[in-house]
Formats: sequence, structure tokens, C-alpha cells
Amino acid sequence: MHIGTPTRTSPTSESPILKMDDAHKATTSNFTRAFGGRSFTGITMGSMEMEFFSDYGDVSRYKIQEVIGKGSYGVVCSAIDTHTGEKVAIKKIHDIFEHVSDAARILREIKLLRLLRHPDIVEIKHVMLPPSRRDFKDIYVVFELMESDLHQVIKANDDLTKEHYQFFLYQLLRALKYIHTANVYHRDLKPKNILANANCKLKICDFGLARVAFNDTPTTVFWTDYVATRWYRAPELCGSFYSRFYFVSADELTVRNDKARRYLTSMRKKQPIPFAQKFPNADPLALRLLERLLAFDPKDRPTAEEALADPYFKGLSKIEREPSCQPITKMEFEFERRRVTKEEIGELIFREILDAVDQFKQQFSHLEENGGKSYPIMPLERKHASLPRSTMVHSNMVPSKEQSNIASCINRQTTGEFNNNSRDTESPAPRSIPGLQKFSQAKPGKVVGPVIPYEYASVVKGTYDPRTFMRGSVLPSQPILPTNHYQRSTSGKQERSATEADKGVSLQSKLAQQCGVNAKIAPDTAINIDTNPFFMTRAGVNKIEQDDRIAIETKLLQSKAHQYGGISTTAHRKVGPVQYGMTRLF
Ligand SMILES: Nc1ncnc2c1ncn2[C@@H]1O[C@H](COP(=O)(O)OP(=O)(O)OP(=O)(O)O)[C@@H](O)[C@H]1O
Repeated sequence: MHIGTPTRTSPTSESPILKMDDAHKATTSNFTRAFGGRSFTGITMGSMEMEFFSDYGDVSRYKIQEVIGKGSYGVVCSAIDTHTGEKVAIKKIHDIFEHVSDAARILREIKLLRLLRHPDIVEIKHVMLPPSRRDFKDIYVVFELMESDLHQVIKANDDLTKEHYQFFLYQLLRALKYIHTANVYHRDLKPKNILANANCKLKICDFGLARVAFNDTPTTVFWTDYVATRWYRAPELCGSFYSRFYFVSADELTVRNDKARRYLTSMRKKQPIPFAQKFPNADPLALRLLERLLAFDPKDRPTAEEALADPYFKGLSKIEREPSCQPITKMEFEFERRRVTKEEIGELIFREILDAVDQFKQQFSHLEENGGKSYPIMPLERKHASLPRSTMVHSNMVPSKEQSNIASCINRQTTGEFNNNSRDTESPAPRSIPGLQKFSQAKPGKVVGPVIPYEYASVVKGTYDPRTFMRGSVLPSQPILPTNHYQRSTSGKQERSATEADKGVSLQSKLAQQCGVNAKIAPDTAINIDTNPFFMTRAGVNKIEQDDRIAIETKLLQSKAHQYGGISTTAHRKVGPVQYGMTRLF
């Protein structure tokens, strides 16, 4: 994706946004490689669907288009949902029970993506019901289709502008704020896990390594398990000394972990190169924020919410309108806290899918009843806890006011209200609304109009949209108070608890083994060593309003090919003037 010079202007409805070719191109042979080496030459697409879906009943619903991605857990195809006409991405996860940890990962991802509904998080549209409750091994998850990912965008664009960076970071922080208020931590954020559209819309995906933080889980457990992709690890993870260091004086760092300390002290002392020197063309405000975000000591780094309040986002971010999420309950993730068998995980996955199918059916009938006019996302009514044969728990979404109260109770940083405030649903649409057109998926060479993030819909129509509520089910029985290494004080700074810091001693050797000396760790792979959740801190609670607009005048997009384990996908982008709204979310 190649995007040109953005300028801040008020939007116009006529100006085209972009021309582009498909981001992902896959050939029949790619498809063949992806699905087991059978040749598809001369066969109909129907056969492809049969091959892709095996014996799943939804085979007739989706018209497979092409392979668009491949990860370690599955193959992703683009397809047309013949029921709705929408383009979707279908992820096939093979043989999910080969390892219990893989099955748990799938369950975790489906659960989290169903609970976390936010415009900057990829949306699950459907999960296909396996043909048999007890005997299934593949899972098909249907997502909204995105055109590319940030990795490709960065690779293909050497002329991204300050506005691009600002808007990208803004969306990511907005999503992170939401995710963290749910007490969820993604733990594998990297450009490949951030899907992108040519209109600069980003969405976080791949929650397979995410964890939910609970108040009774020692942080050390989380950190033990948290390895993340190598190039994106925080220094404290690379050195396995995350909580084992403290400042003696301002410029002397003490690392208690012996190996990490020896390693650090063996290094030559270097003067830092000022960012302004390294990136002379960058916005000084951006560099200042970067410095804060990259602080060596984690307690000096701002939370997502604090970062959003940074002067860098002035005029873009209205902190009180950025949505938060209700904390996810322990019950949803009980399976993470004890040993479960393959059969039990299988049952939990099946139940989760049943639940999802139920919800999608409701959405679909709502859509039909309303002539496809509104885009409903039904509130999740969680029917069961996530433990095998556990008690049934019925829970409804908590009205926003109550949520707000709860949130202010549990979060000392709370400065605003939740996002179901009337301002979100009833306030006049930003001044560009009349000019907004419905977002249309760009096709090869097609010029499409100004982008309206779909989240505008409810604002425009004034309809009720459950996304204005926070997701989640049952409220925590008590306020969540950190009991671990770091606590966030009212000033937003983390403070180390001495008692908990001491507990880390027993983990030293394990951590050193994993992070410091374990040569078996694949260089570009996030590793899940321990499935227990962790506890960290939460960002605050607010709602959103962005009525600034950024118009992006785009240039040519380069063509880029990338490999997904033998599958090449091409990202051709020819872009005209782009305009997109820095819109309110809901
Ligand atoms: N909704 C989507 N729209 C478009 N492309 C997608 C979508 N979801 C995934 N992809 C593409 O498929 C690739 C693999 O998807 P994903 O990361 O979810 O799989 P995974 O098996 O969990 O990967 P990993 O090995 O990184 O854990 C992504 O990098 C992306 O390029």
C-alpha cells in the first residue's frame, strides 16, 4: 500500500479516496499448496469450497475467492458471504486438537474477539458450527475482510507522512486503551498483527497470545509466560530482568537478575543518540511521545490512555470519548487456570461456537428485519462459564451508567464516562456527515469515495448500536486491585511492590532460561510457555469523539509481493486522493 501526502482539510464527498488493486493475490496453485497439494487445475470453485470446508454445513454459504494469508495456525482465504453479499476473510485452523495448548489458543482468540468489539479490533462475523459435537478437528472463523496488514503497508510505502503515523498510532492506542480496560493484554502486537485498509483504517488481530488479567493472579506468572515476538519485546523481557531492577541513583541501573546484570554490565556504555538527530524530519511532538513510550523503565512508560492525552494527539484525540470495555470476568477464562483435557477444551470450543452461532443468527435476522439497513452487533449474553461442566451463569451487559460507576470504582484514573453516553449516540454528527458515503470495498482499479468508518453508522442514523456498550458479562465480584509488582498510582505511574518484587526470585532461573539463554526460542515466534493469566494495570475509562478530519492526498502505490510460507500475495496499490474522517467511534 502506498499512500501519499495527507493534508488537514474539511472533507468533501466527491473526492475519490483511492484506486487500488487487490492487496492479496493468490493463484490456484497457491490454493493447492495451502490445502494439501491437490491440483485444482480445471476444477470449479465449488470443489475448492469442498476442499476448504471439508464436511462443514456452511459450504454453500461462502464463495471462496483466494488465499490471502497463512499463519502458523491457519490458512486465511477471502470469500463472499452469499447470504449478505459481504466480502469476508475465513480462517481455517487445522487439526486444533493436535496440542491442547493450540486448542486453548483458538478458544481464547474466539472468546476474546467476541468480547472485544471495537472499530479498531478485527471483527468476527461468524464461526462455523462443526458437523459433530464430539468429533471435529478444524475450525472456521469468518472475519471482516481487510486488505493488507501494517507490515505490508510499511514495506510498500516509503513516503508515509506525519499524518499517517499520527493516525496509525492514534488508532492503535485507542484500541489498546479499550483492550486494557477489559483487563486484556494482547502481548504480540506487531505490524503483521495489525490489519490495514488502504483508507488507513487499522484493526488489531491475532489474540491467540492475549491474556486476561485477574486480581488474584501473580504478575510473575504473566511475565513468565510472556515472551512475544523477538523484535517487539520490551527490554525487560529481552533481559529477563523486568521486575528485578531498580534505580539506585538516577543514572545507575541495578539489575538483580545475575545473568542479566552481568550481561548489561559487560556492555560498553553508549551515549544515546537523540531521536531528533536520528529522525530529523519527524514531528518533534512525535519524538517526545516516542521517548516516553520507549522509556527503559516500564514504570515511566505511559498507559495507552495517557499516551492518547499526549500533546502529539492534540485535536485528534478527545480522551473522554474513547471507549472503554468492561473488565472481562474470571469465569470466561477459567479454563486458563487449570488443567483441561482435549475433550474438555473441545466441548468448550463447541459451546463457544454454539453461542456465537446463536448471536450471529440474531444479528442476521435483525439485519433482514431492517432491510439490511443497520449493522447490528448483538449484545453478548454469556450463558456459561468457561469451565467444563461448570455452573451456568446468565449475564447481561451492564448498562453503561452502572459500568461507569464500577469502572470509576476500580480505576483510580477514571476521568470520564463510558461510551454509551448520550453524546455518543445522540450528539450531532460531525460536520462532515452529510458528505459521507458508505464505505465500499476497493476493487482492482476501482475508485471509491470518501471513507466512512462503519462506526459512523449509528451516529448518522441515531440507531441503537450495542457497540456503544462495553462488552463483557459478569462484573467482577470486587474491585480489581493490583497485588503484584506494579501498581498504577493516581498519577498513572507504576509503583513496585517490594513484597511482590521479592517473590520474583524463584522465577529468576526460569526467566533466564527462557529469555536469556534459551536458544530454542524461534527468532520470530511468540512462545506460550505457561497458559496462566497475569495481572497488570488498566487504563482509564472514557468515551470518544474525534471530529477532526484528515484528508490524505495519495500517490502511487507500489506493487509488493510477500510470502506467507510459500504463498505469495501481491499488494498493488494505486491510490488517488484519500480522505478519511478522524471520526467518532460510535
Ligand atoms: N480479517 C482478515 N482480513 C485480511 N487478511 C487477514 C485477516 N485475518 C488474517 N489475515 C491475513 O492472514 C494472516 C494470518 O492470519 P493470523 O495472524 O490471524 O493467523 P495465525 O495463524 O494466528 O498467525 P500467527 O502465525 O501470526 O499466529 C495475517 O497476517 C493476514 O495477512
